[in-house]
Amino acid sequence: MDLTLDGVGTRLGGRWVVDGIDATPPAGHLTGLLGPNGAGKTTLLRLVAGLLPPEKGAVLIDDAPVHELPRRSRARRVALLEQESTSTVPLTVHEVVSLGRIPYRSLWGTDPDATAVDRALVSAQAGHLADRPWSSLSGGERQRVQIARALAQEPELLLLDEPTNHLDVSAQLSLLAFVRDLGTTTVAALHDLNLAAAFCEHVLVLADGHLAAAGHPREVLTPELLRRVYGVEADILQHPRTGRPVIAFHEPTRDA
Ligand SMILES: Nc1ncnc2c1ncn2[C@@H]1O[C@H](COP(=O)(O)OP(=O)(O)OP(=O)(O)O)[C@@H](O)[C@H]1O
Repeated sequence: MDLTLDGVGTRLGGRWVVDGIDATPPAGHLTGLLGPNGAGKTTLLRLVAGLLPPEKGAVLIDDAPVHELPRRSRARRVALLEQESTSTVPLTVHEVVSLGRIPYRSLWGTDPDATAVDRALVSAQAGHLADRPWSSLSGGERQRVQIARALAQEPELLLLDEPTNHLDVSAQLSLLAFVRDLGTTTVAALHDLNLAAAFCEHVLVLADGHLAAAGHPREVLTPELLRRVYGVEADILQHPRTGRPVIAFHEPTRDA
């Protein structure tokens, strides 16, 4: 599956919050979408998911504009895990994950793949939660179940908005390793630059709606880029085991 962002942009509240992004996240790999608060990450994910029509440019999946795909076929191909999830739905976890199967259901509401929900729950390490009421879950458990719902959709393109939110360090590492090894084209908005450096094959850095940099974390996450985009000072070290960049933030040196 080839994903191309071709000069895509949109205004919200009269302002260009995503403005002319050109990018080609590598097929079958995990791409990190980085950038400060308000840079446009969530808006760009919604554009890529086809939920927001672009005011300029297009997002192409195998050369077809995603926002022009029929809704059902788009829902089979693209899964978006959004940041906020409501806490009040009176559903069990199994029922929440079953929502991911709606695009596959027949006219009579039957699922051609009866085991897809259970497989997705097990893959996301949420099988033990299947019978729990959704409203009773912790933030981290909910995040896992949302991942399971997205996996149940069996998408070619997986879009995750801050998927490590609410997760403890062990759960963060296992989730990103899992997503990286899925072999599905995935774009994940991430705030933790060290996690992005450790797990992403490619990163896109947004600043004020524009693409500030794109490439392998080793090429992109430089002290200059971090200063320019985030206004922070850092040294870049090398991970002793993986060779990946490790960002050591520090306070700016004060002038005497
Ligand atoms: N419905 C809206 N109307 C007007 N402005 C909006 C709307 N939604 C988002 N914005 C603005 O668009 C800009 C980009 O928002 P977006 O949520 O895409 O950023 P983000 O990079 O995901 O931020 P964060 O890291 O804080 O989640 C922000 O300035 C935000 O205030």
